[in-house]
Amino acid sequence: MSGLRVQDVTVTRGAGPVIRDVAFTLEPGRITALVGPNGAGKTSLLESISGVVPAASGSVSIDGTDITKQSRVARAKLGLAHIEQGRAVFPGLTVVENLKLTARTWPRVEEVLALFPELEKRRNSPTALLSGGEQQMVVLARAFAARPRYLLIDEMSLGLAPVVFTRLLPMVTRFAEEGAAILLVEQFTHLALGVSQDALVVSSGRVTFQGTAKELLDAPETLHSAYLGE
Ligand SMILES: Nc1ncnc2c1ncn2[C@@H]1O[C@H](COP(=O)(O)OP(=O)(O)OP(=O)(O)O)[C@@H](O)[C@H]1O
Repeated sequence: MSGLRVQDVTVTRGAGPVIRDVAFTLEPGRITALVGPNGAGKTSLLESISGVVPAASGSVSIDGTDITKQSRVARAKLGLAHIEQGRAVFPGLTVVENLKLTARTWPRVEEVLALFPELEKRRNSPTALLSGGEQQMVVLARAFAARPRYLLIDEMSLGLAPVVFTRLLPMVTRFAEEGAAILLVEQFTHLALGVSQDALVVSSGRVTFQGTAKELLDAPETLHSAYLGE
């Protein structure tokens, strides 16, 4: 029973629910794009899966194990990682030192560096000296180094030019090909859908579309309302 399963999850923040009865499954080797207008609840949904905020009701399970009440650390031990919005590097540490923080073994550091040739070249530079795009690569590489089986990525492109972000996407694809299940929240919706197999649209906390990424790309009206939250 492999997969990360979200069942009827509701998340309450401030005045009321910001996620309502959301259900879907992430499967190994597949990327799911999570799309929706600002304030739809995308970040809150990711946070409830990784344990940053509790679910008010519903459940989340990893490979059949209920993790709804488990700590973030326990969830991480089961193979879940969450790249949070605006997540930063440790600027005083070199690229290699940043990766060693999450990699369990030395060979894993080298394997991940092989995926990121730009970082390999700067391996002994303090990350503070890297460009914004390269620093975001370090954030991504650090998550890969832990070898998570389930990876939640929130707005990896924040502060990056689309052209820089476009270079990060093949690395996400490659990681999925290694068997990870990925949930991708991204402001550049078309780029995200282009690398995803599955798509989920949320609006005002509810799922309004669930299907393949291709189905969503081929339905301009649904995609348009996904942006506007109609
Ligand atoms: N810490 C918080 N306390 C109270 N309300 C919050 C908190 N964080 C988010 N919210 C509210 O929850 C709702 C969903 O916000 P969330 O950030 O999850 O949406 P989002 O789809 O990720 O938005 P964006 O695309 O703008 O990042 C919004 O109405 C927001 O104001």
